[in-house]
Amino acid sequence: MRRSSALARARDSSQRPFSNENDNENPRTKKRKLAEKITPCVSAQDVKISGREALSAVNSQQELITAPFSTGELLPSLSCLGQVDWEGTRMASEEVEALLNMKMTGKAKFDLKGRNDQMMEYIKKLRSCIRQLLQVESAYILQKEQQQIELQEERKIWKETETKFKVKQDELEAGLLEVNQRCSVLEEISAKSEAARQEGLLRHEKDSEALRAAADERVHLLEETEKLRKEASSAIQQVETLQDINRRLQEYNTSLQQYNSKLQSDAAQAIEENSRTQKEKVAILETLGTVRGNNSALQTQLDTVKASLLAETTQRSFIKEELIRLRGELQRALEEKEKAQAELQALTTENARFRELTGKSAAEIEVITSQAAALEERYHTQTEQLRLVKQQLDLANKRLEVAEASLAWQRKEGHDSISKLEQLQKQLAEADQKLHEGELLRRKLHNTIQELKGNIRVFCRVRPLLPDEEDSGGDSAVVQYPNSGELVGHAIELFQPQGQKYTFTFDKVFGPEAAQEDVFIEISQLVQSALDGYKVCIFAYGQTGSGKTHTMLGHPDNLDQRGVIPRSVEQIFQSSQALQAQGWKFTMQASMLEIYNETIRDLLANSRRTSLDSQRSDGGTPAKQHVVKHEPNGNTFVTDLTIVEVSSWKEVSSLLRRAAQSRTVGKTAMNDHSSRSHCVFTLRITGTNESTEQQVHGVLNLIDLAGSERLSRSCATGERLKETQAINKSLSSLGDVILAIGNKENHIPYRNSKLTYLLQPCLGGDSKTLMFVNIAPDSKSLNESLCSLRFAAKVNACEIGVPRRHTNARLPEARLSNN
Ligand SMILES: Nc1ncnc2c1ncn2[C@@H]1O[C@H](COP(=O)(O)OP(=O)(O)OP(=O)(O)O)[C@@H](O)[C@H]1O
Repeated sequence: MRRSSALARARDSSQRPFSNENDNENPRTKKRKLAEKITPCVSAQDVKISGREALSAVNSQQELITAPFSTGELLPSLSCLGQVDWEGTRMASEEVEALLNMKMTGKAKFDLKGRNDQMMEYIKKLRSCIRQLLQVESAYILQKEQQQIELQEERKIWKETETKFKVKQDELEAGLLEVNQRCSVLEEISAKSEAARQEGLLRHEKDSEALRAAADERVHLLEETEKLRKEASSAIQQVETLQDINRRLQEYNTSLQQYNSKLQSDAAQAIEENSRTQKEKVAILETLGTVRGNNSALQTQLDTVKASLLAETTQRSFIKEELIRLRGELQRALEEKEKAQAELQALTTENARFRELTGKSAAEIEVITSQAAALEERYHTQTEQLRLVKQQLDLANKRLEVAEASLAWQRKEGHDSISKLEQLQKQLAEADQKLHEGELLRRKLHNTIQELKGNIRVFCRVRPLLPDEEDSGGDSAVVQYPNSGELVGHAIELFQPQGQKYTFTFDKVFGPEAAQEDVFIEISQLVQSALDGYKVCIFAYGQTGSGKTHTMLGHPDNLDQRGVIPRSVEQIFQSSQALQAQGWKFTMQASMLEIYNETIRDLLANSRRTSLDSQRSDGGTPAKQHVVKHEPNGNTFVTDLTIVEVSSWKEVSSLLRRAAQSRTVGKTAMNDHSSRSHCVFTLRITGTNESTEQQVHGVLNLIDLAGSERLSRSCATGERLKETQAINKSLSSLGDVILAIGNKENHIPYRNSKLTYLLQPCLGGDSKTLMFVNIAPDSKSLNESLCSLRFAAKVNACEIGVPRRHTNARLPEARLSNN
């Protein structure tokens, strides 16, 4: 084993270089390299152990076996054999080569001795060489003999082996025969099985094909099934929705029928009541007119009476004063009379005393007599005056009595007319109240009919002429309102300079005199339904400067000038607080966004820049990308939008201020402070009643759209032009969507603009939607107004479906509140 492995190693190591070396090398170099390789590989011990093997090792080098026996080519073998310790003398192949090629040089031609020596030396070397070769030969012979012995042994072994082989061969042949037979059997079987296999393969292929087809079919079927399942589920959903709608419609229908019959009777009653009320009203108004006439007559009379009473009172006080004066005078006259009587008495006494004394002259007596006569005269005059004064006093007393009697009568008359007036006023208030209730009932019925019809409601609002429009001769006569009949408050007429008239009717038309409160009263019911779990959407549409922002926002801090958003939020908060008594708890979440140049921007984001330009020029971080998402449950939300929980109007007010600072506005040819974006305020309302475990989810969307305007009128350039184009594109998409809904088309192009995609649930869903169409009344805006009104008329005709209440428990049909 060791030997064969050594030889194998030698073979390996000797063969490997050839296989790797360049084939283009000449054979001599190859042989030399081989000799060099063999030399270290085959040890003397190996050769001694088995010369045959050593030779076979040498012979295995094909080159050596087949090479002719030339000196140069022998040398590798010699050097190889030279490793065997023949005599201890070895000659290098170069030396043998040099010896053979050696030339006799260096000696003179006639230096025979020198040349002889040289020759002798050469011969000596040759002899040594020949000796070596002889040694090699004898070694070969020895080896050959040895090999022959080994060969014989080998042959013997081989013979034995051959016999064994023969036996074995026979056995094997017999086995082979058997094997062949078996093989043929097997071949037959194999052929059969091959055929079967082929058949199987074919079948397998067919099966695989069928399997593949089946798999494809299965995938297809699965897809189909999935599709069908989806279709089925959507169909089921649709069916459920339809059933639900149907049921609700049936309920609606029954309730409507009931309601209708009730309404009819109510309406008949209301009509009767109304006509009665109208008659009463007319009568009352007539009475009121008469009463007012009477009243004014009475009032005049009262005034006259009051004046005469005043005159009487003045006269009475004057008479009283006169009486007092006369009484004083009478008193004085009486005193003077008494004094004169006393003087007369004294004079008479003195006269008598004189007469008695007879010492007084007749002249003195004459004087005294005349004095006494004068005194008597005065006394008589004063008595007469006193009588006259007494007469006057009696007269004055009588006049006073008459005046007091007439005053008492007039007072009574006044009281009577006042109580009559009060009665009439009470009747008038009652009639007004009835009229108001009738109007409320009418509005409620109208709302119900509109809800059942599923239409978008449209209110038209015409703003007053602005001061500069009045200055520039703006003519309000282009817009008029019918002032009699059914159309009062519901129609608007536009007159073209050529005299052409266009009449549009809407759910409500507000003229320039309509206050913010009047507008809100009309929509308060709708706003209220957000608290009942409805989705409510109110948006303002109109040309730039027509009053959309005024209507939707107004001036939030001015009580009278507050628009729809502040009033709605306040009403919602008030009503939600009132509902707390019934166990309801509400949470409100507010958000505000604008759509500017087809990009959604968060108006409540803290990091928001106030100007778009700064966003572009400072190279700062771009604002977040907001995307509108519609959830399968019907909810719509905008990604990454700031949502603030609010619990009071004050909080909302500060949010509105924050948003107003962030909103994109600019100056246009038509409005100094124009909104250049669509602004959407959203209030999400969640109400929970812990005792009844009811929940409502309402949404209030209040939208101030950017102004619609024609580029020619807006005179926009640059950034404004881009804005205007974006605004017009989104508004025209809104028109397309409404047209498609109106035409009941299969595909509604909601995705054509961010605005329509955001408004999708309001336009085509189950929400209550109202649109304000704002109109500027000046003659320059006539064409824009006509476009806006035509658009609004289309919207008004658009049926979007029946509004649905979003609750997670069955609520009684009654509203949460009756505001
Ligand atoms: N009903 C109204 N009563 C009094 N003033 C009004 C009324 N409506 C609008 N205005 C005034 O008209 C001007 C333009 O109104 P507003 O800014 O609301 O128009 P807009 O339609 O929102 O314009 P834009 O689309 O350009 O934003 C404002 O000065 C506003 O105060």
